[in-house]
Parts: sequence; C-alpha cells; structure tokens
Amino acid sequence: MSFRTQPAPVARPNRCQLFGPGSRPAIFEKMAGSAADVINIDLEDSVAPSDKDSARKNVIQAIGDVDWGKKTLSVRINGLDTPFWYRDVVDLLEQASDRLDLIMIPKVGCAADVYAVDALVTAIEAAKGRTKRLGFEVIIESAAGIAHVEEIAASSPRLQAMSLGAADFAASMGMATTGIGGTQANYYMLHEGGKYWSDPWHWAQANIVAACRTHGVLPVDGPFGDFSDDEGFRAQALRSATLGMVGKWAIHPKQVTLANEVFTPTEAAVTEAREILKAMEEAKARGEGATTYKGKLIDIASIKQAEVIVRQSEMIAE
Ligand SMILES: CC(=O)SCCNC(=O)CCNC(=O)[C@H](O)C(C)(C)COP(=O)(O)OP(=O)(O)OC[C@H]1O[C@@H](n2cnc3c(N)ncnc32)[C@H](O)[C@@H]1OP(=O)(O)O
Ligand SMILES: O=CC(=O)O
Ligand SMILES: [Mg+2]
Repeated sequence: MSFRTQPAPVARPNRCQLFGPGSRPAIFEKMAGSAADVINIDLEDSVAPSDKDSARKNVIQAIGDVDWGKKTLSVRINGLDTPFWYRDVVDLLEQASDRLDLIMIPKVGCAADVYAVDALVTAIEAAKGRTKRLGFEVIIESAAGIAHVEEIAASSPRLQAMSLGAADFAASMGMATTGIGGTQANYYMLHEGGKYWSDPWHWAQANIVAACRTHGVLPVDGPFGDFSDDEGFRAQALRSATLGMVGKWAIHPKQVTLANEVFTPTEAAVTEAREILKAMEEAKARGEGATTYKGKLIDIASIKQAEVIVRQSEMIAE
C-alpha cells in the first residue's frame, strides 16, 4: 500500500438507484415503495424543456411530502451547459426540506464543474442555515468526463458516488450505437470464423472504479436501456460487480430486483469469505502468511478480498 492509504467510501447500501422523471409525480410514491437503496428523481434528460419549471416544483414538494423511508434521496439537476441548473440548485436548497440527501450533477467534464456547484451549494446552505450538508454524485458521460475522471473523483468532499452514463457517453465519444449499455453487435473479435463479443464499456468502467477507489467514492454502473432484456441487464450488472462497482441504475421498476440480486453478496459467497478469514487467522497463529483454502493459495491479500464481501453483506443487513 502507498504511504497514502485508500479512503473508505460512505458506508451505505447503493445496490440500485431507481430513476423517474420529475415531471411524472404519479410515480413518486411507487419509487418510494420500491426496494431500491437510492431514489433519483430527474430534472434533466427525462424532462422536456417546457416542463422544467413544473417538474422542479413537483420535486420540491415531493421531497417533503412523500415518505422515502430509509432510502438515499437524490435529485438529478440539469447540466452546467444549460440555463436550468442554477435554478435547480437554488430552489432545491432554498425550498426543499432537508430530507434531500444528494444532488446528482450530470455530464461533469472537469473538477471545476463540481467546484462551481459546491460554491453555490455552500453559499446557500450558509445563508439559509441548512445544517444537513448536501452530498453530491456525478455522472461520467462524456469524453471530457472520462479524460478527467481522476480529478473529478477528487473534486469535493461532498462527492459520494460516480456513475457511468452509457447513453450520453456513447454520443460524446461518437460511438456507432444507439444502444444504452450492454452487448454491442458490432464490437466483436473474430477467431477461426467464430465471433466473440467484447465489452466496449469495460475500459471506462475500469477507469471510473480506479478513480473512485483512489478517492473514496462509490463507483456505480448507469442505465441499461432495454428493460425487456432481463438477462442482458443481469450480464451487464455481473460484469460491473466483478470490476468493483457497487450498484447499477434501474430505469424501470422491474430492474430493481435484478440489480439487488447481483449486488447483494450470496450466502455462499459470504460463507466462503468468512471461512477464508478463519483459515488466515489459523495460519497467522501458526506464524504463516500464506496457506491453502479448498486447494487454492490464500494469503494476506485474500483477507482484504474477503473483508470486502463480508463488509458489503453486513452493511446491507443493517
Ligand atoms: C439515459 C438516462 O438518462 S436514464 C435516466 C433518466 N430516465 C428516466 O428517469 C426514465 C425512467 N423510467 C420511466 O420514465 C418509465 O419507466 C418508462 C417511460 C421507461 C416506462 O414507463 P411506463 O410506460 O409507465 O412503464 P410500464 O407501463 O411498464 O410501468 C409499469 C408500472 O410501473 C410504474 N413505473 C414506471 N416507471 C417507473 C419508475 N421509474 N419508478 C416507479 N414506478 C414506475 C408505472 O407507473 C406502472 O405502474 P402501475 O402498474 O401501478 O400502473
Ligand atoms: O445519463 C445517463 C446516460 O446514460 O446518459
Ligand atoms: Mg445522460
């Protein structure tokens, strides 16, 4: 480990973030009643420009009126390249109840984007005497965002989570697809006449995970557009979990169960992790740093791997 130790991210479950348009207040209670850990009410791309003002009002009212239980409650504001974002921030901070936990900043391209929002939020919190400090989450969904991902991850102590937004990311990168996440038909390798599909999102995800883990931010996989394709969602989510992401967005309620399943460690995985920890305790008592478990090498690094799984399961059980 470097002399600079890796900071821990905020300790809260983030297996599924359920999105819904702020212009559709009829679904707010349904979102609150879902099994998602995080609720994201959207003021950005799922809300038409003509509905921005009314959606903002709906959201401000719902933050105080709806019983959101123990969920993390987040509102996605509009991007900094629009005329809407400052009003989103000002009205949310001046008018919404302090039940609001986070705002999500979309299309972040550099650390200064987060700095600008932080400055505005900090001023309003002080002016209004808001004692609950608002947290941030950001979406990496542009070429600039992925190019500056590490400085963005380090940009503010308010930052709790960072998502990959596959739709805008693909558009910004000029990718030849209209799909939102998942397998892309033309992204394959040929070997002896057979096609082997590769994962075009992998490198961006891995960069996000590395930046997040360096700076104590939760890495999250964004939307999977085809909500009729459960197996496709599951496959994408399993890849994300394997890479170190902690959760995934749901853009339809049927995706919540799928995300929760993938990002909740199975009983078998938790049992195995505990057994590895026990085997390493026994090895330590014998003065050994390495031993075998089920015929495979385990050593001090295995303790850290096993602890990740045990910690995840304990956090979810709380
Ligand atoms: C690329 C990005 O930026 S993604 C993030 C932004 N996008 C979004 O927020 C979009 C979120 N999703 C939605 O708006 C909707 O789910 C849609 C438009 C995709 C589909 O909506 P519908 O056509 O109403 O879906 P459907 O008919 O299958 O809904 C089934 C039930 O779930 C409810 N429902 C639909 N979407 C949601 C949601 N996001 N949250 C909670 N409940 C929902 C419906 O009200 C309906 O309830 P009912 O059975 O009581 O009548
Ligand atoms: O905002 C999300 C995206 O995929 O774009
Ligand atoms: Mg987007």
